Amino acid sequence: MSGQAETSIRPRAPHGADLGRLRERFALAFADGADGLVDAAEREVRGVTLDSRDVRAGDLYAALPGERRHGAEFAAQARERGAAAILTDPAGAELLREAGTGLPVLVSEDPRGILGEVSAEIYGTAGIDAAVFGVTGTNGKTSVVYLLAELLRAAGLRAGLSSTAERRVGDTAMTSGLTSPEAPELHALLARMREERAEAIALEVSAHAVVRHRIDGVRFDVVAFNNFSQDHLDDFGDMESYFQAKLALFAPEHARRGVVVVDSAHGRRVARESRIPVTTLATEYGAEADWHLAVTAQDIDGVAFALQGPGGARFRGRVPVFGRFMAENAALALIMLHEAGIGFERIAAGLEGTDRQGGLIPVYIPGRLEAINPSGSGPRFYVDYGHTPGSFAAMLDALAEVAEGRVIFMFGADGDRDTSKRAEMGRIAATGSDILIVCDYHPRSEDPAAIRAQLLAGARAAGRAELYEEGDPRAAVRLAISLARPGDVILYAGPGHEDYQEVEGRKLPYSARDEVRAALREAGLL
Ligand SMILES: CC(=O)N[C@H]1[C@@H](OP(=O)(O)OP(=O)(O)OC[C@H]2O[C@@H](n3ccc(=O)[nH]c3=O)[C@H](O)[C@@H]2O)O[C@H](CO)[C@@H](O)[C@@H]1O[C@H](C)C(=O)N[C@@H](C)C(=O)N[C@H](CCC(=O)O)C(=O)O
Ligand SMILES: Nc1ncnc2c1ncn2[C@@H]1O[C@H](COP(=O)(O)OP(=O)(O)OP(=O)(O)O)[C@@H](O)[C@H]1O
Repeated sequence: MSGQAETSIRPRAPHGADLGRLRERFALAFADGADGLVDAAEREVRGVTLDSRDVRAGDLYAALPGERRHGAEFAAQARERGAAAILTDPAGAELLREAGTGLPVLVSEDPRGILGEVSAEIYGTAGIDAAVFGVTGTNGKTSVVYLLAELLRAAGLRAGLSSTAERRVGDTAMTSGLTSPEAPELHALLARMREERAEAIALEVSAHAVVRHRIDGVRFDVVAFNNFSQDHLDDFGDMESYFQAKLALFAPEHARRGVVVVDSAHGRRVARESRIPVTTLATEYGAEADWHLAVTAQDIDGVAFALQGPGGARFRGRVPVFGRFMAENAALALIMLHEAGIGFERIAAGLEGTDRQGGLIPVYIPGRLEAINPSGSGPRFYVDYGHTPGSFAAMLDALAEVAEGRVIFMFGADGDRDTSKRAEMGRIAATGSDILIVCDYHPRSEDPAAIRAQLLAGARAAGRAELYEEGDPRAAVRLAISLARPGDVILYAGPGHEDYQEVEGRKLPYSARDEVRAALREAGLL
């Protein structure tokens, strides 16, 4: 790879497929001119990507039509980086014919639609010999994936994971670009996990991933749905389309069985309309469900719970992160494992620090309610990735139950993304906090002051919290600390694990966790 930084995890020993085989299996045609290439059908591709910047020698470059550009426009870069062939649609073939790449070009009417299966063929991942778990829902997918990985570790199983925060396989970890990788990246990851002898794999599945064919070619053993609330309306247009995208995961072409939290009407709908067998979880006492969860104790340091299910299945455990919803996330992960035949006794035996509340699940979820100064006498500062009205409500409700002092909440909103959720974010934030600081998040191409004004308008309508506006997040962090008293809790929602701030198309280095650490140090609180 001639000194270029790797942008995705690939298998060490590629599997490969020849173009003749791909042409036959996917009913592809060679574009005009490619038949003339001496070895077109025999040529082997060893990897696949849809991003010209990620091409490695011997790859098939999938040149797909995008919202802004056509991938065929980047064919020259793909070729320069060593692509062995191109897969595209008729429009792409036309662009390539004009430009002339000298590479064999395979044409499909719907290249995105077949890319998952094509990737599975190239990486040999169709029948991967590991239990594959998928998690969908609006909030908490990353948390459930990390809980799954931790519980699998306790059960003595080697696990790989893919989440919004990172992709992890064996000792290799890489920051994620998307919540759910595009199909070529996903299958490369699965192939690498196989090489690392992963026995189980936990994947976060976004609604985008389902409708954009990112998970095609993968058959999940167990999928789970946790909750549903407003997000991504910029992409899906309305809540029903967003819901349908998630519901589509519960189909035999994607998964064998499912676990569904039925606390909400949307959850009950998934349970009713699922096309695969599902088992259900309720957290409300007396609600109709196969599994029931009860929170047995909680404070700012974590939550203890008892889970009961069919056939006398029981589990008592603790999670070192506050909030009832974290108990729910843990319960969901436990039931998924149970459904895959991984018994509770086996998991419990691998947990340390068992007391009468059960075993401690020592999960670390990067940037999710992450306590930057977990002990000490000053105010406690948490950094979180929540960026939906639903996640704000869950966190602030949880804090109302466990915080001893005041709640100081700071957040900003994404530019160029679902603008319709902003007023509601402001309203919920101002309802659930004592002091609210509105700052900038990723303004992207929008005017940051205008985004703040929309958030503040929502906050003012709620009228509870004392309001502050400080665009610069670094200054806002310091403002929050200066306003806090011992016993108060500061919660900074939005950036979570991220290490950049996106402004006008540029990613500027910014880590909320590092910034908070530095500011706490300056204030003598760390
Ligand atoms: C709306 C959406 O999903 N957009 C995705 C889409 O972009 P696009 O169609 O606009 O692509 P484009 O920029 O027009 O480029 C066309 C093609 O040229 C390729 N290209 C482009 C530039 C280049 O130099 N070389 C190159 O090969 C691109 O890979 C693409 O295939 O295809 C790109 C390539 O795969 C994705 O990176 C991009 O995701 C963007 C970054 C994104 O932010 N997506 C979000 C909305 C998303 O998918 N989010 C979900 C949910 C998150 C959650 O719930 O938290 C997720 O799973 O992450
Ligand atoms: N079960 C839950 N219900 C509601 N909110 C939750 C739940 N679990 C976590 N959250 C809140 O949502 C935030 C985001 O959590 P997490 O990153 O796990 O969700 P996600 O679905 O993976 O989101 P994304 O795909 O955007 O990363 C958390 O930091 C927490 O504030």
